[in-house]
Amino acid sequence: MLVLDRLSLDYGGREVIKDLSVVLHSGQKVALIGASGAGKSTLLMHMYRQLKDRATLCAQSQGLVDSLSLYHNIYMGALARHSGLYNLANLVWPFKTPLAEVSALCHALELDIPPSTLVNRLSGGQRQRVAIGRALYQRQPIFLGDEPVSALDPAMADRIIRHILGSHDTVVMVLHNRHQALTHFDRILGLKNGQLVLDAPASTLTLADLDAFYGDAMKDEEAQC
Ligand SMILES: Nc1ncnc2c1ncn2[C@@H]1O[C@H](COP(=O)(O)OP(=O)(O)OP(=O)(O)O)[C@@H](O)[C@H]1O
Repeated sequence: MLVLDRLSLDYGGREVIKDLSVVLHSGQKVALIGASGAGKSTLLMHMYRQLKDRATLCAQSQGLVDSLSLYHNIYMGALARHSGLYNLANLVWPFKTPLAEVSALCHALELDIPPSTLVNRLSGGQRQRVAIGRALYQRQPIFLGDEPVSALDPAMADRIIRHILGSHDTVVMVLHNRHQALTHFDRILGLKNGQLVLDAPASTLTLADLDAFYGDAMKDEEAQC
């Protein structure tokens, strides 16, 4: 599905992904872990650029429009499926079908609040689920998520991750929560200072392995400061 061969990425000449090779296969559910600044978002954005036609991206920045409702923010995921005229009319007076679809999506994401609620009235966790809803409503086979459930309580995060995994053929998700990575994903990639230092089936790893991975990564990070 995606082959990265000795990939290097930089910002203004500063290399943040270094000589990274990885093959991602269709159908895989991949957790991408690593200390803050390791290069996870940079790598995920690169994957998105390569897979754009088939992938949806749920970025950390969310990009919600505060002056619009929950309904309209989620509906944005469908903009490319409809004509400009349809989208404009729906902005003014929501159509029945998308309203029902978005309501069902909200229910699945435990956003049981009126679809007309402005997103600037929502909590951090609710906003994250609106961003996830918009990504889901794109109905792409590949979901790329950058810490999409970081603001949710652990039990809800588990349910939402399950929903995302169940709605997509292939998932790559940046996570800091080791338990979530081990429980829900079948492959774990670990980045350290822009290099891929861990690539293993989740079934072969333990919480202690991931603790050790993060411990080493933190030590390296502190040494660089
Ligand atoms: N737009 C940018 N311009 C310059 N440097 C950047 C930019 N975005 C990220 N970086 C730098 O690139 C490195 C990797 O950043 P990146 O956001 O990919 O890390 P990350 O692993 O996703 O971190 P976090 O877990 O904190 O989100 C960091 O040192 C960061 O400061």
